Amino acid sequence: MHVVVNAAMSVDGKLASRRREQLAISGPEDFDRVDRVRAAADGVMVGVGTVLADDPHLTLDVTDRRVQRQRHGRPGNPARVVADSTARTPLDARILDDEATTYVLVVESAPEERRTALADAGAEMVVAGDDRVDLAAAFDQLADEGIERLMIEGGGELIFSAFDAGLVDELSVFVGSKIIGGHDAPTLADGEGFVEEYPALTLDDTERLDDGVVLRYTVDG
Ligand SMILES: NC(=O)C1=CN([C@@H]2O[C@H](COP(=O)(O)OP(=O)(O)OC[C@H]3O[C@@H](n4cnc5c(N)ncnc54)[C@H](O)[C@@H]3O)[C@@H](O)[C@H]2O)C=CC1
Ligand SMILES: Nc1nc(O)c(N)c(N[C@@H]2O[C@H](COP(=O)(O)O)[C@@H](O)[C@H]2O)n1
Repeated sequence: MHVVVNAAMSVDGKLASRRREQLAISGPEDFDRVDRVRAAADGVMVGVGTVLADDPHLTLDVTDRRVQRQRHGRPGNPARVVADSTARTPLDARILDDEATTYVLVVESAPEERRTALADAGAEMVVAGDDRVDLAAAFDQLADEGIERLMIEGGGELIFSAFDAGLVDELSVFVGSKIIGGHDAPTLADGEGFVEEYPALTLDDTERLDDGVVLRYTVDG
Protein backbone atom coordinates (compact mmCIF):
# COMPACT_ATOMS: atom_id res chain seq x y z
CA MET A 1 0.00 0.00 0.00
CA HIS A 2 1.18 3.54 -0.80
CA VAL A 3 0.56 5.95 2.08
CA VAL A 4 0.38 9.73 1.69
CA VAL A 5 0.11 12.05 4.69
CA ASN A 6 -1.43 15.46 3.99
CA ALA A 7 -2.15 18.07 6.64
CA ALA A 8 -2.16 21.82 7.22
CA MET A 9 -0.17 23.44 10.00
CA SER A 10 0.64 26.90 11.28
CA VAL A 11 4.16 28.29 10.98
CA ASP A 12 4.80 26.93 14.48
CA GLY A 13 3.73 23.43 13.48
CA LYS A 14 0.25 23.27 15.03
CA LEU A 15 -2.69 21.46 13.41
CA ALA A 16 -5.31 23.23 15.53
CA SER A 17 -5.53 25.37 18.66
CA ARG A 18 -5.44 23.95 22.18
CA ARG A 19 -9.25 23.90 22.05
CA ARG A 20 -8.95 21.33 19.23
CA GLU A 21 -11.72 23.02 17.30
CA GLN A 22 -11.92 22.92 13.50
CA LEU A 23 -9.65 25.77 12.35
CA ALA A 24 -9.15 26.84 8.73
CA ILE A 25 -5.39 26.94 8.27
CA SER A 26 -5.76 26.19 4.56
CA GLY A 27 -7.42 28.70 2.25
CA PRO A 28 -9.69 27.88 -0.69
CA GLU A 29 -6.83 27.00 -3.06
CA ASP A 30 -5.34 24.55 -0.59
CA PHE A 31 -8.72 22.98 0.24
CA ASP A 32 -9.18 22.41 -3.53
CA ARG A 33 -5.74 20.75 -3.64
CA VAL A 34 -6.68 18.58 -0.65
CA ASP A 35 -9.77 17.45 -2.56
CA ARG A 36 -7.57 16.35 -5.45
CA VAL A 37 -5.22 14.45 -3.10
CA ARG A 38 -8.30 12.72 -1.65
CA ALA A 39 -9.59 11.96 -5.13
CA ALA A 40 -6.35 10.22 -6.10
CA ALA A 41 -6.65 7.92 -3.05
CA ASP A 42 -8.68 4.75 -2.51
CA GLY A 43 -9.09 5.61 1.17
CA VAL A 44 -8.97 8.75 3.36
CA MET A 45 -8.01 8.18 7.01
CA VAL A 46 -8.19 10.08 10.30
CA GLY A 47 -7.82 9.17 13.96
CA VAL A 48 -10.86 9.11 16.22
CA GLY A 49 -9.50 12.25 17.94
CA THR A 50 -10.21 14.08 14.71
CA VAL A 51 -13.66 12.52 14.38
CA LEU A 52 -14.51 13.66 17.92
CA ALA A 53 -13.03 17.15 17.39
CA ASP A 54 -14.14 17.97 13.85
CA ASP A 55 -16.82 15.48 12.78
CA PRO A 56 -15.30 15.45 9.25
CA HIS A 57 -17.16 14.11 6.23
CA LEU A 58 -14.08 13.09 4.19
CA THR A 59 -15.86 13.18 0.82
CA LEU A 60 -15.13 14.92 -2.48
CA ASP A 61 -16.51 17.88 -4.35
CA VAL A 62 -17.46 15.67 -7.30
CA THR A 63 -18.60 18.70 -9.34
CA ASP A 64 -14.96 19.82 -9.65
CA ARG A 65 -13.57 18.68 -13.02
CA ARG A 66 -10.01 18.36 -11.67
CA VAL A 67 -11.35 16.13 -8.89
CA GLN A 68 -13.20 14.01 -11.45
CA ARG A 69 -9.99 13.63 -13.47
CA GLN A 70 -8.10 12.40 -10.39
CA ARG A 71 -10.72 9.69 -9.87
CA HIS A 72 -9.64 8.16 -13.22
CA GLY A 73 -13.17 7.06 -13.93
CA ARG A 74 -13.71 5.51 -10.47
CA PRO A 75 -17.21 6.59 -9.45
CA GLY A 76 -18.08 8.05 -6.05
CA ASN A 77 -15.93 8.81 -3.05
CA PRO A 78 -12.85 7.03 -1.73
CA ALA A 79 -13.47 4.87 1.33
CA ARG A 80 -13.21 6.52 4.75
CA VAL A 81 -11.03 4.97 7.43
CA VAL A 82 -10.85 5.79 11.15
CA ALA A 83 -8.33 4.46 13.68
CA ASP A 84 -10.58 3.98 16.70
CA SER A 85 -9.09 1.44 19.15
CA THR A 86 -12.07 1.29 21.52
CA ALA A 87 -14.86 2.04 19.01
CA ARG A 88 -15.63 5.55 20.26
CA THR A 89 -16.88 6.90 16.93
CA PRO A 90 -20.30 8.48 17.60
CA LEU A 91 -23.14 6.71 15.82
CA ASP A 92 -24.25 10.02 14.30
CA ALA A 93 -20.76 10.87 12.98
CA ARG A 94 -20.81 12.22 9.43
CA ILE A 95 -18.30 9.58 8.31
CA LEU A 96 -21.00 6.96 8.90
CA ASP A 97 -23.42 8.30 6.31
CA ASP A 98 -23.96 6.34 3.10
CA GLU A 99 -21.81 8.49 0.81
CA ALA A 100 -18.82 6.12 1.02
CA THR A 101 -17.75 2.87 2.59
CA THR A 102 -16.33 3.50 6.06
CA TYR A 103 -13.84 1.19 7.76
CA VAL A 104 -13.51 1.51 11.54
CA LEU A 105 -10.26 0.01 12.81
CA VAL A 106 -10.54 -1.32 16.37
CA VAL A 107 -8.55 -3.57 18.72
CA GLU A 108 -9.48 -7.06 19.93
CA SER A 109 -10.68 -5.73 23.30
CA ALA A 110 -12.97 -3.01 21.92
CA PRO A 111 -16.38 -3.25 23.63
CA GLU A 112 -18.55 -5.74 21.75
CA GLU A 113 -21.69 -3.60 22.01
CA ARG A 114 -19.93 -0.60 20.45
CA ARG A 115 -18.56 -2.76 17.64
CA THR A 116 -22.02 -4.14 16.95
CA ALA A 117 -23.59 -0.67 17.07
CA LEU A 118 -21.04 0.69 14.59
CA ALA A 119 -21.51 -2.31 12.28
CA ASP A 120 -25.30 -1.79 12.49
CA ALA A 121 -24.72 1.87 11.56
CA GLY A 122 -23.06 0.67 8.36
CA ALA A 123 -19.35 0.60 9.26
CA GLU A 124 -17.06 -2.18 8.06
CA MET A 125 -15.19 -3.28 11.19
CA VAL A 126 -11.48 -4.17 10.98
CA VAL A 127 -9.83 -5.73 14.07
CA ALA A 128 -6.05 -5.32 14.44
CA GLY A 129 -3.95 -4.98 17.58
CA ASP A 130 -4.36 -5.38 21.34
CA ASP A 131 -3.85 -1.95 22.87
CA ARG A 132 -3.84 0.49 19.97
CA VAL A 133 -4.69 -0.28 16.38
CA ASP A 134 -1.78 -2.14 14.77
CA LEU A 135 -1.56 0.05 11.70
CA ALA A 136 0.60 -2.33 9.63
CA ALA A 137 -1.78 -5.25 10.21
CA ALA A 138 -4.84 -3.07 9.59
CA PHE A 139 -3.37 -1.68 6.36
CA ASP A 140 -2.78 -5.25 5.11
CA GLN A 141 -6.49 -5.93 5.64
CA LEU A 142 -7.43 -2.69 3.89
CA ALA A 143 -5.17 -3.64 0.97
CA ASP A 144 -7.12 -6.91 0.70
CA GLU A 145 -10.24 -4.74 0.32
CA GLY A 146 -8.66 -2.93 -2.65
CA ILE A 147 -7.21 0.12 -0.88
CA GLU A 148 -3.86 0.51 -2.62
CA ARG A 149 -3.37 4.24 -2.02
CA LEU A 150 -4.27 5.66 1.40
CA MET A 151 -4.29 9.34 2.37
CA ILE A 152 -3.89 10.14 6.08
CA GLU A 153 -5.18 13.59 7.10
CA GLY A 154 -4.40 13.50 10.81
CA GLY A 155 -4.37 14.27 13.56
CA GLY A 156 -0.98 14.41 15.16
CA GLU A 157 -1.26 11.16 17.15
CA LEU A 158 -2.13 9.14 14.08
CA ILE A 159 0.50 10.82 11.88
CA PHE A 160 3.22 10.11 14.45
CA SER A 161 2.17 6.44 14.69
CA ALA A 162 2.19 6.03 10.92
CA PHE A 163 5.75 7.44 10.73
CA ASP A 164 6.78 5.40 13.77
CA ALA A 165 5.61 2.22 12.05
CA GLY A 166 7.54 3.16 8.90
CA LEU A 167 4.35 3.18 6.83
CA VAL A 168 4.51 6.66 5.24
CA ASP A 169 5.73 7.09 1.66
CA GLU A 170 4.91 10.76 1.02
CA LEU A 171 4.18 13.85 3.11
CA SER A 172 2.51 17.05 1.93
CA VAL A 173 2.11 19.86 4.40
CA PHE A 174 0.50 23.24 3.86
CA VAL A 175 2.13 25.87 6.05
CA GLY A 176 -0.38 28.67 6.63
CA SER A 177 0.73 32.13 7.72
CA LYS A 178 -0.48 31.83 11.30
CA ILE A 179 1.03 31.35 14.73
CA ILE A 180 -1.19 29.21 16.96
CA GLY A 181 1.09 28.39 19.88
CA GLY A 182 0.35 26.47 23.04
CA HIS A 183 1.91 23.38 24.67
CA ASP A 184 -1.39 21.55 24.36
CA ALA A 185 -2.19 22.34 20.74
CA PRO A 186 -1.82 19.30 18.44
CA THR A 187 1.21 19.33 16.17
CA LEU A 188 1.98 17.57 12.91
CA ALA A 189 3.51 14.62 14.78
CA ASP A 190 2.64 14.13 18.44
CA GLY A 191 2.76 10.75 20.19
CA GLU A 192 5.94 9.95 22.12
CA GLY A 193 8.19 11.69 19.63
CA PHE A 194 11.34 10.26 18.11
CA VAL A 195 14.71 10.11 19.86
CA GLU A 196 18.06 9.23 18.29
CA GLU A 197 16.56 8.08 14.99
CA TYR A 198 14.31 10.37 12.99
CA PRO A 199 12.47 9.71 9.72
CA ALA A 200 14.44 11.31 6.90
CA LEU A 201 12.60 13.27 4.23
CA THR A 202 13.58 14.52 0.80
CA LEU A 203 12.00 17.82 -0.23
CA ASP A 204 10.64 17.26 -3.76
CA ASP A 205 8.62 20.39 -4.43
CA THR A 206 7.25 23.65 -3.04
CA GLU A 207 4.19 25.56 -4.20
CA ARG A 208 2.78 28.88 -3.04
CA LEU A 209 -1.00 28.71 -2.45
CA ASP A 210 -3.34 31.10 -0.65
CA ASP A 211 -1.22 32.87 1.99
CA GLY A 212 1.04 29.90 2.53
CA VAL A 213 3.18 27.24 0.96
CA VAL A 214 2.80 23.54 0.25
CA LEU A 215 5.89 21.44 0.98
CA ARG A 216 6.00 18.00 -0.66
CA TYR A 217 8.37 15.34 0.61
CA THR A 218 9.25 11.75 -0.13
CA VAL A 219 10.00 9.68 2.97
CA ASP A 220 13.43 8.09 2.55
CA GLY A 221 13.52 4.28 2.43
N1 LIG B 1 -4.84 20.91 10.23
C1 LIG B 1 -5.04 19.69 9.74
O1 LIG B 1 -4.66 19.39 8.60
C2 LIG B 1 -5.71 18.67 10.59
C3 LIG B 1 -5.99 18.93 11.91
N2 LIG B 1 -6.52 17.96 12.70
C4 LIG B 1 -6.70 18.26 14.12
O2 LIG B 1 -6.04 17.29 14.89
C5 LIG B 1 -6.68 17.21 16.17
C6 LIG B 1 -6.87 15.75 16.54
O3 LIG B 1 -5.62 15.14 16.62
P1 LIG B 1 -5.26 14.10 17.76
O4 LIG B 1 -5.87 14.56 19.04
O5 LIG B 1 -3.81 13.89 17.69
O6 LIG B 1 -6.08 12.80 17.35
P2 LIG B 1 -6.00 11.79 16.12
O7 LIG B 1 -7.02 12.23 15.12
O8 LIG B 1 -4.62 11.56 15.67
O9 LIG B 1 -6.58 10.46 16.80
C7 LIG B 1 -5.82 9.82 17.80
C8 LIG B 1 -6.62 8.70 18.39
O10 LIG B 1 -6.76 7.64 17.43
C9 LIG B 1 -6.81 6.42 18.09
N3 LIG B 1 -5.82 5.49 17.58
C10 LIG B 1 -6.04 4.17 17.38
N4 LIG B 1 -4.95 3.56 16.96
C11 LIG B 1 -3.99 4.50 16.89
C12 LIG B 1 -2.64 4.43 16.52
N5 LIG B 1 -2.04 3.29 16.13
N6 LIG B 1 -1.93 5.56 16.59
C13 LIG B 1 -2.50 6.73 16.96
N7 LIG B 1 -3.79 6.85 17.31
C14 LIG B 1 -4.54 5.73 17.28
C15 LIG B 1 -6.55 6.67 19.58
O11 LIG B 1 -7.80 6.66 20.23
C16 LIG B 1 -5.96 8.05 19.59
O12 LIG B 1 -6.25 8.74 20.78
C17 LIG B 1 -7.98 17.96 16.06
O13 LIG B 1 -7.83 19.20 16.74
C18 LIG B 1 -8.13 18.21 14.57
O14 LIG B 1 -8.80 19.42 14.29
C19 LIG B 1 -6.84 16.73 12.21
C20 LIG B 1 -6.63 16.43 10.88
C21 LIG B 1 -6.04 17.38 9.97
N1 LIG C 1 -5.97 20.25 4.98
C1 LIG C 1 -6.62 20.83 6.02
N2 LIG C 1 -6.52 22.15 6.21
C2 LIG C 1 -7.11 22.73 7.26
O1 LIG C 1 -6.98 24.04 7.44
C3 LIG C 1 -7.87 21.97 8.15
N3 LIG C 1 -8.52 22.56 9.20
C4 LIG C 1 -7.97 20.59 7.90
N4 LIG C 1 -8.69 19.83 8.74
C5 LIG C 1 -9.14 18.52 8.39
O2 LIG C 1 -9.96 18.50 7.25
C6 LIG C 1 -10.88 17.46 7.36
C7 LIG C 1 -12.31 17.98 7.27
O3 LIG C 1 -12.95 17.22 6.34
P1 LIG C 1 -14.36 17.61 5.66
O4 LIG C 1 -14.21 18.95 5.05
O5 LIG C 1 -15.39 17.57 6.72
O6 LIG C 1 -14.54 16.54 4.63
C8 LIG C 1 -10.63 16.80 8.65
O7 LIG C 1 -9.70 15.75 8.51
C9 LIG C 1 -10.05 17.95 9.42
O8 LIG C 1 -9.46 17.68 10.61
N5 LIG C 1 -7.34 20.04 6.83
